[in-house]
Amino acid sequence: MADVEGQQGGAVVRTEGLTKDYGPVLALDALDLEIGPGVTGLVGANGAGKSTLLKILLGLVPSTRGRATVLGHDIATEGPSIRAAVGYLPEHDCLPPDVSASDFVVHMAMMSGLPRVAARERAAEVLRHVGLAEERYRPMGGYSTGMKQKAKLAQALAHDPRLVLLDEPTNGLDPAAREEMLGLVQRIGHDFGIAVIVTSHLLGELERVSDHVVVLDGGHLLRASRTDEFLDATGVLLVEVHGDDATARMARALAAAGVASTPRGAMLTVEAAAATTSGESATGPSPSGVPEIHDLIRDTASDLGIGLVRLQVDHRRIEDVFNDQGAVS
Ligand SMILES: Nc1ncnc2c1ncn2[C@@H]1O[C@H](COP(=O)(O)OP(=O)(O)OP(=O)(O)O)[C@@H](O)[C@H]1O
Repeated sequence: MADVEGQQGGAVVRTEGLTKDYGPVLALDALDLEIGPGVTGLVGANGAGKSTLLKILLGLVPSTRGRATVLGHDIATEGPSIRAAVGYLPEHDCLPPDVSASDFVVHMAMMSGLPRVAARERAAEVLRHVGLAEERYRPMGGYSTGMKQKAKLAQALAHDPRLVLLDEPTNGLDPAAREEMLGLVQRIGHDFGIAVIVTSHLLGELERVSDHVVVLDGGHLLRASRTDEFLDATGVLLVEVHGDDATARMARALAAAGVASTPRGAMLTVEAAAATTSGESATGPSPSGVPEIHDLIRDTASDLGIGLVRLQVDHRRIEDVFNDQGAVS
């Protein structure tokens, strides 16, 4: 990944004023975006422009205005270089029903320039990675939706890409198959070191597997940030203590230490943001400043001799962005 990270200060994808209209329909509206390595969730309701963006990045659809680079290559002039380095899982069914997954992935690997023997080895490897080792010689027409999505994923990985664009890989999957696919997405990004851009119209689905989230709405960028910044943005900590009158005693002690708390059921919520720094270095699992308030709460409970059952960030959901205009960037 060093070569990807070294490119353009870490940008895997960069767009400037990227615009697409299909006649009267404005699918992308002057989109300025920068996506880095790791797993990026591209979320938005149906029609937000996610598929259009991926197709433009691959050179499958021309943009109307603006520019973009993928892995440092200009989409206007370097389409073949981009497609050589990028794998793509399209949204819609694209699998020939009479062909086995093995033959299909071998074919796709050879199309990308691998000799037959290397293509066979590579196909067996990626089909094993996605969990299709046993079924790989069966015609894909008889596959379940989950197996078809895995075959589409395998062909996206066939030529050892540095970036994969996955368009709604969980579409139509039952909960178990969805979990499996999300696990694969995470492995591709984190274990294989391949940059991943993955779309979903289910706004909260990618929270767990993505390092970054980009939210599109009606062709506009609604928000782009690290997933943990997104989820920690409430700046609220949940505190649960155990013991006689423990919650009230804890609230009084925190107030004496200058920290306001509010009862929520049997718990207290503490406005961590007010007691923390700006959050500008939110590089760890918690936003900047949160560890200090954690320590204060822990020490207060210890001084009072009461048990601290829970101390955790109250996560917001990606969906909240759509209801919270204050979060729009
Ligand atoms: N070939 C096309 N011709 C005309 N309009 C199109 C075309 N493709 C997409 N659109 C329109 O452009 C807008 C963005 O569509 P796009 O498919 O990029 O959204 P999306 O976020 O991927 O949603 P979905 O998940 O439903 O595909 C929508 O209003 C869609 O109807």
